[in-house]
Amino acid sequence: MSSNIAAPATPLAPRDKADILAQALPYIRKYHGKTMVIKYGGNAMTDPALQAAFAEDVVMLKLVGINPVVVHGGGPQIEGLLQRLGKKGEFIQGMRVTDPETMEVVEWVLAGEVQQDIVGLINRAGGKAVGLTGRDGGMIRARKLRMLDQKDPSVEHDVGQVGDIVAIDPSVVKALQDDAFIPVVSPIGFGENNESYNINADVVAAKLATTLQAEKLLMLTNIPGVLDKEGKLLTELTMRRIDELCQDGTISGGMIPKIAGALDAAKSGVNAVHIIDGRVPHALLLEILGDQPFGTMIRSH
Ligand SMILES: Nc1ncnc2c1ncn2[C@@H]1O[C@H](COP(=O)(O)OP(=O)(O)O)[C@@H](O)[C@H]1O
Ligand SMILES: CC(=O)N[C@@H](CCC(=O)OP(=O)(O)O)C(=O)O
Repeated sequence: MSSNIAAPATPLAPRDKADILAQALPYIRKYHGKTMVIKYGGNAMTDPALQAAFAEDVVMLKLVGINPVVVHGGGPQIEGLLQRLGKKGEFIQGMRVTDPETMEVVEWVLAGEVQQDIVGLINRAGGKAVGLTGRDGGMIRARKLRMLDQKDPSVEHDVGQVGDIVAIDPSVVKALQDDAFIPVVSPIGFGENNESYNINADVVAAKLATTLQAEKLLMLTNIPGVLDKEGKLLTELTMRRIDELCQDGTISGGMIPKIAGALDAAKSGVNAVHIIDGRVPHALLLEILGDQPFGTMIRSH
């Protein structure tokens, strides 16, 4: 869609630039020193101009004293490589069924490719990004996920090496933050026997935001937010409404782990949780500096 492509910014007159910066001051003051966890979804990272705008936003946040932590996805990118290898991806309730061969592909694509692309983009925009997986610093301990059917909990699905987070040790992220680095985390965990686990990136972002007691969790995706049955954007969601939307099937697929993670984070003390459209140029700054509702805000009750 052409409207989603970042257009080159029109140069502003110095007075307008000064006005804009002055108007940003209250927000910068409010969020200075606070942590923001940003989930960068695989579907939102397809256009190079948008990727560059995303990286600029992240660097801007860091330079004004906010601590961004990026957790990235890469579902479509994993799917692309699986297809080239002649394998077909299968999802159950938003989770990729992960056999040992798929796990190798997941690690290769996420840690080897997507993470390093994002690190490169942020560095090119003037930041100092460091890529990590959940293995680094013993950050994400996991075990095999026992997935119960959403509608009939007496049915259990075997999704292979999909991880359920046991514990997050945020010390490596904190050390990097204190040293002016921007952590970029791939959603891969390790188990008791050093086995790897594929964890949905939304789940990692939500848990990390909770552990760090982040001020905000921003989930960038490829849709304006959570939509109702008629396709209308829901600007605010409560726990009860989320339950209803999941039960009647309005929320499905990749939105299931996203909304579940968002709700968990909101209930566990993350001040503001938003699902926003990553296809809009500078979506991050729009949400953080904007007065208008943007995307869907998840409430804790
Ligand atoms: N009620 C809903 N509102 C919005 N999106 C929904 C809803 N139910 C299912 N979805 C799907 O969830 C997708 C977002 O999840 P996902 O594809 O995993 O994105 P990401 O890669 O950003 O994590 C949307 O593109 C949409 O197809
Ligand atoms: C268990 C599980 O489903 N893991 C995801 C990890 C990547 C991810 O979450 O990517 P997005 O954020 O782009 O969807 C997967 O294999 O696709």
